[in-house]
Amino acid sequence: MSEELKQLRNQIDAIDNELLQLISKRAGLAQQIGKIKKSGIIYRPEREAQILTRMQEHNPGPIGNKHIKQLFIEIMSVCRALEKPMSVAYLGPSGTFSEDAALKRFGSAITTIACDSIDEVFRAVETDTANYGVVPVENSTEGAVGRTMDLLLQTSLIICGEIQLAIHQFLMAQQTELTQINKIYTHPQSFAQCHQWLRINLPQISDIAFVPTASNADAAQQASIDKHAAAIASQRAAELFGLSICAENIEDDPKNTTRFLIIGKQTVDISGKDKTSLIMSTNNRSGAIYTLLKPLAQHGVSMSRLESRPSRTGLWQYVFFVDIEGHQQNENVATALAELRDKAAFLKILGSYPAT
Ligand SMILES: O=C(O)C(=O)C[C@]1(C(=O)O)C=C[C@@H](O)C=C1
Repeated sequence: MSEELKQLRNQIDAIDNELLQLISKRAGLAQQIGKIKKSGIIYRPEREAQILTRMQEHNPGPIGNKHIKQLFIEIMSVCRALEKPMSVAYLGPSGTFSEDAALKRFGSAITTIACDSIDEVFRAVETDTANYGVVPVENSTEGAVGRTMDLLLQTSLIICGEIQLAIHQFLMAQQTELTQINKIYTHPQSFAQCHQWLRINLPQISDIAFVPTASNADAAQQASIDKHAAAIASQRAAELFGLSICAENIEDDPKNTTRFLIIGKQTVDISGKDKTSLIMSTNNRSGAIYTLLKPLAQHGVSMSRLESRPSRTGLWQYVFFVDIEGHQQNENVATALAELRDKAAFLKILGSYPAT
């Protein structure tokens, strides 16, 4: 070993020793905080968002902000777990993008609970089987997830956060020779997202059988027991089912993103960069939707999303899902919401939470 390498490694060893002391000290402080939290609610999304923003703003480099964020999410995840273990329900099975989203936000020191349906995720949180739930709400190419929106209308749960996950699709199999593939297991939505790539890169496409599956993870699981088959799924699913990656990022739209919501029972304090989600409806008079949007405009509240959905209580009756910038505790948002409450036939505030 060269003298230079030895010296550099000695410096890394010294820094690791310091880091270990500092991380342990941080964990001890979190434990103390855990003891004084009388409510028993450990997870504080607004505080975590503030820490992550600060770390990225003060990041001296050379590590990129994406990785600094990941490192601190993991540190907070273990600190949180020391205060109190936490469970998160998601749309399973293991290896789905929903699980990726849960781990991306909460880090790895959580217990994940795989559910068979979005309904079951809501139920798990409502019945305290899980502390929080992660559900998909919209995809940049496929649009809104109707079932999540319908359940938000009925539930007493609160939105505590949002997670944006870039959806990267991988082609995986037991072997990496593309010409050997005669069957591809895939969720129909993933198939639609990779259609162009498959047509260009698989000359034998007309001889390939495409087998629809219930989830991406299911596709990977099936391919793991079928020698000449491949699957379209996430990188994590390939790792989980021991498959080799034949091609990466095969989605036709590289910006393809899914937005997930975190649902729970707690209200979230102001983080400084927040969003509030509402559901409202109006009677069917002309200009009625304008009446609803006017208080927002008058008080300088920006709207980031407006989506309509049948109310299921009457034919051609709609409810509107609205996301606005700001927290319910911000003065202009509070005033606009008070006025809205007077004007709307129905208004439900789903929660204020840190915007990502
Ligand atoms: O500040 C707190 O309330 C903590 O419990 C500490 C901590 C952290 O590790 O920084 C951990 C969990 C919370 O979600 C927020 C932050």
